[in-house]
Amino acid sequence: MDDETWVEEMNVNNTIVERGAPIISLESVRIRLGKRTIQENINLSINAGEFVAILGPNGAGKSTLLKLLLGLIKAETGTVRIMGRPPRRGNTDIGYAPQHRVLEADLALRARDVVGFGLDGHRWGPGWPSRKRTATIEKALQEVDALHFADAPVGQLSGGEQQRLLIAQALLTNPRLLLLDEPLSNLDIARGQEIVTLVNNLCRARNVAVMLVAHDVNPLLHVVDKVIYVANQHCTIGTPEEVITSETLTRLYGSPVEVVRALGRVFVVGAEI
Ligand SMILES: Nc1ncnc2c1ncn2[C@@H]1O[C@H](COP(=O)(O)OP(=O)(O)OP(=O)(O)O)[C@@H](O)[C@H]1O
Repeated sequence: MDDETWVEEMNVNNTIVERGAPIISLESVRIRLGKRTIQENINLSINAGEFVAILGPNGAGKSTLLKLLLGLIKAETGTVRIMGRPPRRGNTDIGYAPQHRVLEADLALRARDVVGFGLDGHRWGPGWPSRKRTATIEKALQEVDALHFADAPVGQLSGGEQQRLLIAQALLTNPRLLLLDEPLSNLDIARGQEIVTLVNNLCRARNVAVMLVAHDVNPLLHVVDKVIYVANQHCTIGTPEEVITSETLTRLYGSPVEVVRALGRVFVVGAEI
């Protein structure tokens, strides 16, 4: 079954979005939490099918940006649009995989049941015909190459396998925007690279816009279209070549930053990254 047929048969989100169509736009956005200004004057747009990494030091506001899009916090000023509409909780156009803590080893739930939790709370939840529910979960498991461990207790799965389940969960409503909060943390280089390849394939095949929070751009350099760099209450967006330069990052941090490219890798020196 191809994707379009599946979407129609399953009656999940079936908006067809053209490649390059605008998915999110933020104009002059300020975010305050409590008495603190987290971000000032955010201006950015992301289109269908774009793969975007969100980078920056601890506490800079990367997860906060995702929470804004999820409707969990509000902008103090400015305009936020997701497919032309303001953010709202429970938006099925968005698939979200939160920051992942490794699950308890004795957690006996099966992997496919954990993925199924992603349908609960939506109109495709417990009341949905079980054949459709099972097929939707099966399709998501297959897309993240998790069918072979779908019946294993989740607590016994590796960090990379558990991460695949979170991504499967995020795919269930056929989202147009996929928000992944640090899916590479706690993974070794090889497992991290597998997740990057998986996400890149999903992004291209589904024409879904992806925003992936990471601490190191290097595993992502060869696949991302753009990076958003968040620091010092500001952020900047562009291609990695535009953003990850000494000049741009020095301006963003407001203090000297040196970007060194060596051995096919990028090193940001002089900033707390
Ligand atoms: N309710 C709140 N009131 C005040 N400040 C808050 C609140 N919630 C979060 N913050 C602060 O907002 C800042 C941004 O947090 P956020 O989690 O977005 O950072 P991050 O860039 O994702 O960090 P990390 O890389 O460590 O996950 C942090 O300094 C945090 O302490």
